[in-house]
Amino acid sequence: MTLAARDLRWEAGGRIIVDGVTLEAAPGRMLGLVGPNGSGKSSLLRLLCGLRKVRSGVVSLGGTNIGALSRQAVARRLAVVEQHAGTQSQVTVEDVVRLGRSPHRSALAPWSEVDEAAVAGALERVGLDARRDQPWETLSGGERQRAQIARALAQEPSELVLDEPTNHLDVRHQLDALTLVRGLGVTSIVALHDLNLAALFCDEIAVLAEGRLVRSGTPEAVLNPEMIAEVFGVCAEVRVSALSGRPHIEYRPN
Ligand SMILES: Nc1ncnc2c1ncn2[C@@H]1O[C@H](COP(=O)(O)OP(=O)(O)OP(=O)(O)O)[C@@H](O)[C@H]1O
Repeated sequence: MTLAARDLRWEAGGRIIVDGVTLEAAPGRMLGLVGPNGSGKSSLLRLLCGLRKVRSGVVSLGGTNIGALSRQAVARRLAVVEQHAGTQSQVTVEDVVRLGRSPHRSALAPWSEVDEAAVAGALERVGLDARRDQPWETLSGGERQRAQIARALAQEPSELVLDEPTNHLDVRHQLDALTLVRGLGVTSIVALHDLNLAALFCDEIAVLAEGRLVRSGTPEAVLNPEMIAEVFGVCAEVRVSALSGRPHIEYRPN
């Protein structure tokens, strides 16, 4: 067991936002989280990372209740790429990626070759090695997204949670980012809006609607016209792609 949730509930603004969700990310696999706007994906991911306290239910990381682990213990194995990650101004790309090393370093430890190699490797993997000295505020939206992914990679996590990591990315970088995450062989939970990307990359897909888990299973089992009509209110056809062998969805405009 790596990252798992049992009967999670969370309320905000007098409303139940996450309503009795139970799910488990299989070791080394990619679990996609899909659902309409406002269905609770980001809220659920924040609970899974220990960034929010659950109202009831349990999140466990490596078999231990995440609430019983220190922030550093969590960060040594779990990295998060949030949807709107803010950062201080007047920092460079490299400064942001170096933050990924924090959980592995004690307060007085000097910056080591291992730290340097992790940062350099992460920057290279997202194609930002030539931009390491560029000021953060001058980056494009897509470059910021890739820098945040590099920060998470520098953390060398065994579990990775990403909230809409393809947001702002062009099609090539969308494919590159998800190929990269898949290729890491770590356990990942990824919120995605694009069902075709979820079909291409995810081993399993969990579908949220109004805070509830309404379907879960392989892309083939979950991504069908009935689910898309029921959950997203959209008429769709699903075929097996001749290019990828994965389900491919075509939508009919309402
Ligand atoms: N702190 C909060 N206080 C009040 N309501 C909140 C709070 N956080 C989230 N919500 C509400 O919870 C619902 C779920 O939000 P969440 O961001 O988790 O959805 P989402 O599925 O990630 O949406 P999107 O696809 O639009 O990013 C929304 O209706 C949102 O307004």
